[in-house]
Amino acid sequence: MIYELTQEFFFDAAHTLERTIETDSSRRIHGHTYHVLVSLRGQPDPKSGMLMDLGYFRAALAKLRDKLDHRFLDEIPEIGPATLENLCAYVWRELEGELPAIARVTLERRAGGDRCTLSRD
Ligand SMILES: Nc1nc2c(c(=O)[nH]1)N=C([C@H](O)[C@H](O)COP(=O)(O)OP(=O)(O)OP(=O)(O)O)CN2
Ligand SMILES: [Zn+2]
Repeated sequence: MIYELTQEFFFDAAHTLERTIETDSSRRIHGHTYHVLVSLRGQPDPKSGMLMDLGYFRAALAKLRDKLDHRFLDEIPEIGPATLENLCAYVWRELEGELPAIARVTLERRAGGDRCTLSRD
């Protein structure tokens, strides 16, 4: 049996996107509310009973949120084109140092019903 511990946060950000459909509206600067779910996987420490203290987990996510909330994502070159797929990869890269048990990252734009998940295994 394995445990999965999940935290969620959201951020609001703007971007543009080059596409071959709906080109004009995508090229215009527009914004989305993104919900980010991050899961850690593993076994709890027998003494603490925790996979990771949620205090440390939340602190790592808060630092990342500061880099994304109310930003123009086109100005963050490490993301590349600001798609859900690239944002999942960016979030993973940003967190894996502090959260080595990271196992799944999901980005959602709930207003449009869009969701993308990156997972290990
Ligand atoms: N595979 C992907 N396709 C698209 C992505 C993506 O991240 N991955 N992103 C977009 C754009 O961000 C686009 O702005 C979303 O377009 P759309 O679905 O038409 O939604 P709207 O912006 O019109 O409406 P919301 O309710 O704000 O989502 C396109 N394709
Ligand atoms: Zn968009």
